[in-house]
Amino acid sequence: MKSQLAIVRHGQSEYNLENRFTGFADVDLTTQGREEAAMCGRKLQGMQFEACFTSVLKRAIETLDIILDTIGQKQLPVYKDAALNERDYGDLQGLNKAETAEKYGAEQVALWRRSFDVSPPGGESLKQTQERVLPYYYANIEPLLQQGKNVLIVAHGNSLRALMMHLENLTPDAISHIDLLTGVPRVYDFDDSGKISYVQHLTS
Ligand SMILES: O=C(O)[C@H](O)COP(=O)(O)O
Repeated sequence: MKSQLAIVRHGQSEYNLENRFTGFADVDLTTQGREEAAMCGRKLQGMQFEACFTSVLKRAIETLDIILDTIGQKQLPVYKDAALNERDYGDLQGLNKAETAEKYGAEQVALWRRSFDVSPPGGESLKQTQERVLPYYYANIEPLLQQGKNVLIVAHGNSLRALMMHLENLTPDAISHIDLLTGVPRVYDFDDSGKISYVQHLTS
């Protein structure tokens, strides 16, 4: 059965605006972040979803709520799970990214942010994030897509990059060069055999 999956990184958060590591820190969206969520809804206008998934962090939950309100589908079932949380940035959470690079070196910070299997101090590597994201996806989301149901996931930069590695068969090196913009939907079309036939990044 054909189906579509839309994935969206939450709108700009307060820590995104202040260039701070966020991770599990449960911060609010900014006004711009709420506007990005509404813009995302307008881009998804016309898609009919059967189920939505998000993390237990309010920046993602509120982004999803604004999207559903914008597309008039607030009646949909929403499943919240910590498996979709942003990667845990551990001891870096709340620290300014530029100041952290000055203190530990740009190379070390780049490794903590974009390597696959190096964990930030006290936090999760992308690999560890993937080890909770993919089992959740296989158990709860992939079956719906195989039944021909359209699904919307609103989560975080790294939990979605972990999922993208699977969906787009990306290597650790390839994913290290990919960032997800806040509030910009990426839509996957699945064909009757469950293979991805088309990917579109609705930037404009
Ligand atoms: O958790 C955060 O700091 C951001 O949402 C993602 O951060 P990163 O792009 O530095 O991994």
